[in-house]
Amino acid sequence: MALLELRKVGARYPGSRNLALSDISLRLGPEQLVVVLGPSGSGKTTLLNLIAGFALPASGQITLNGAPVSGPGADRGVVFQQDALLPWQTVLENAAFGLALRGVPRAEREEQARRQLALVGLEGFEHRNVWQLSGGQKQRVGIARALTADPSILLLDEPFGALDAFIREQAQELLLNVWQKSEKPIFLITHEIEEAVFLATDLIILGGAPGRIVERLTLPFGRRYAAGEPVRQVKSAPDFIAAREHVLQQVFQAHHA
Ligand SMILES: Nc1ncnc2c1ncn2[C@@H]1O[C@H](COP(=O)(O)OP(=O)(O)OP(=O)(O)O)[C@@H](O)[C@H]1O
Repeated sequence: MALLELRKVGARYPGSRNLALSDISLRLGPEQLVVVLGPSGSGKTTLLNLIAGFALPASGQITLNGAPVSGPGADRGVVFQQDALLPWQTVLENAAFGLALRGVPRAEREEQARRQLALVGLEGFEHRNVWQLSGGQKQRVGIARALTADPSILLLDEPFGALDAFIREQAQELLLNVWQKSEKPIFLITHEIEEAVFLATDLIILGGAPGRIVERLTLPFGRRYAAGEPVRQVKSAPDFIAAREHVLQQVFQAHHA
């Protein structure tokens, strides 16, 4: 059963004559990690905003657990590129923020938040201030915060875009661990090709104007990492390199579509 389903979705910004996205159909089910890859302007953020309910489609339907998506909701946990943390609150308060908004009592929301902070490797950091964290640690707080509300799916918009190569690779590994342990399906957008090929169980390449799906691939690499294969071994394997080169070609073509 697909948790999230998009049927022939189109998007248009108010006042714009052109579509931003056209004819997007996709499904996200349990145990899937869908990555949307595409050049700048191909509509990745627009697509995520539609799924998050921040904007409504101009055509087509989006359903989550069978119900139409008509606005934002706690059933979708969103992690943004620039951490959207509250700088005057601690790590623990930030992670518990969504539950505080819902009126969950302090002891209960802090217990949930501590559990998710441990999952992202931030045990012991609960009482740090946000300004004392590195970029990678802030993104982990963002992931913990999204998980604390126990959403049906996680949506991530270029979550590691601001991190350097080494930290970025660690963040990718962390995300696969979180995906496996939390058993939450993930929808992630990126323009980084190696990241997309490594993480995705299902890779969707967007291209053209309006943005549309130019290719779909089913990939094994994230699952191989999750099953215990070391990250460098996965990323240097001949089949990984072949997949990466194939995707690179497709993205180049999408640039010119
Ligand atoms: N608020 C807006 N109003 C009007 N048009 C917009 C708005 N936001 C995006 N667009 C247009 O919609 C199209 C898709 O943009 P979008 O930001 O979704 O692409 P993207 O793939 O996420 O790009 P990037 O990788 O640069 O973030 C572009 O043509 C863009 O100019």
